[in-house]
Amino acid sequence: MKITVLGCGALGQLWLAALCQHGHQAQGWLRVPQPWCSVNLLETNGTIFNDILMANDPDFLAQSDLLLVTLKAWQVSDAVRSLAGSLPGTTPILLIHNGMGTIDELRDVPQPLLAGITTHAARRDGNLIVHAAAGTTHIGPARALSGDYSFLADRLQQVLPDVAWHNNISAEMWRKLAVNCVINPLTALWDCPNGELRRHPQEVLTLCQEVAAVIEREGHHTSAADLSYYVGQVIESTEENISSMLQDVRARRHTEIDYITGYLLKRARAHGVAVPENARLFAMVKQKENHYERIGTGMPRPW
Ligand SMILES: NC(=O)C1=CN([C@@H]2O[C@H](COP(=O)(O)OP(=O)(O)OC[C@H]3O[C@@H](n4cnc5c(N)ncnc54)[C@H](OP(=O)(O)O)[C@@H]3O)[C@@H](O)[C@H]2O)C=CC1
Ligand SMILES: CC(C)(CO)C(=O)C(=O)O
Repeated sequence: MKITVLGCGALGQLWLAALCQHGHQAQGWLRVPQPWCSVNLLETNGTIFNDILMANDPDFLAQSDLLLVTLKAWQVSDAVRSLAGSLPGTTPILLIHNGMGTIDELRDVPQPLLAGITTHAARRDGNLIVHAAAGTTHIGPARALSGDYSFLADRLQQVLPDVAWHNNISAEMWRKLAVNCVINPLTALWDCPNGELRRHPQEVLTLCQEVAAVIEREGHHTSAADLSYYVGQVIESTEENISSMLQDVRARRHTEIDYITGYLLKRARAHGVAVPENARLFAMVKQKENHYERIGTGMPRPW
């Protein structure tokens, strides 16, 4: 297949390396106008993939069989919109990111839109991307599609296993959103690894109760007990992780809070469900983020 990967950071390079190693033609798409992108990946088994790939080629884009989007949630809609006009109308676009809300933002994009979430873990270490843990990528239709795109899960399974197809990906996305609503803001505010949250079961349960109420109103069966059990498992299995939000806060980068807790608050408001603890965490993370973004841009502080 011919695949353009939009966003050549940690996940993007992981996919680019795997696609090349499995005989696919792949190019990267970068924010900067540059005809090449370097891929430097340390695999989980210690092997290194190191190559320079083609990037930003509009002809390749126009012939692509898939646009794989591995951007942060807040980067997705502008970037996808700017490429959609040059992509064939039948080429599927697969969005893999944390958080929700981008599908609503891209409702007028004509291509078949697929959503994905992943439990692979990759992080940047200088110029190297370290594939820290293998995982599963769940993909499915982001909205009603005219064709059947489940063959993509089979193709991608050969490239970077595991890949699972879900006719109803929304249930999986909400479960992942629940995990991110709990772990990401708490670790970002308390400046701690994920495992530290084991010591705060009541806070985890309170957040899960609120998230479960919203998920139920979205039409998916769940409960606070189920969610807090699931979140507890993720806390255990990622105990030494520094969550992506804490990494962003430490590096003074824009976080994905608007698409994680922010999306939950939006849906809670639409259903008339109160989510005070999530609202409190949202306000605190935004305050932190605004603080360093104001300093970064030299804007005056609010006081
Ligand atoms: N890494 C992981 O292990 C996991 C990540 N995720 C999620 O996947 C998503 C991607 O994460 P990750 O790969 O870590 O993020 P990164 O920040 O490493 O990668 C995003 C890349 O996109 C680039 N970029 C930004 N804007 C544009 C644009 N307009 N056009 C082209 N490229 C652009 C960035 O470049 P620059 O930095 O120069 O702006 C960066 O290289 C996030 O939602 C994350 O939460 C989910 C599970 C695991
Ligand atoms: C699952 C979790 C919380 C792992 O750290 C994650 O998705 C993140 O850090 O964004």
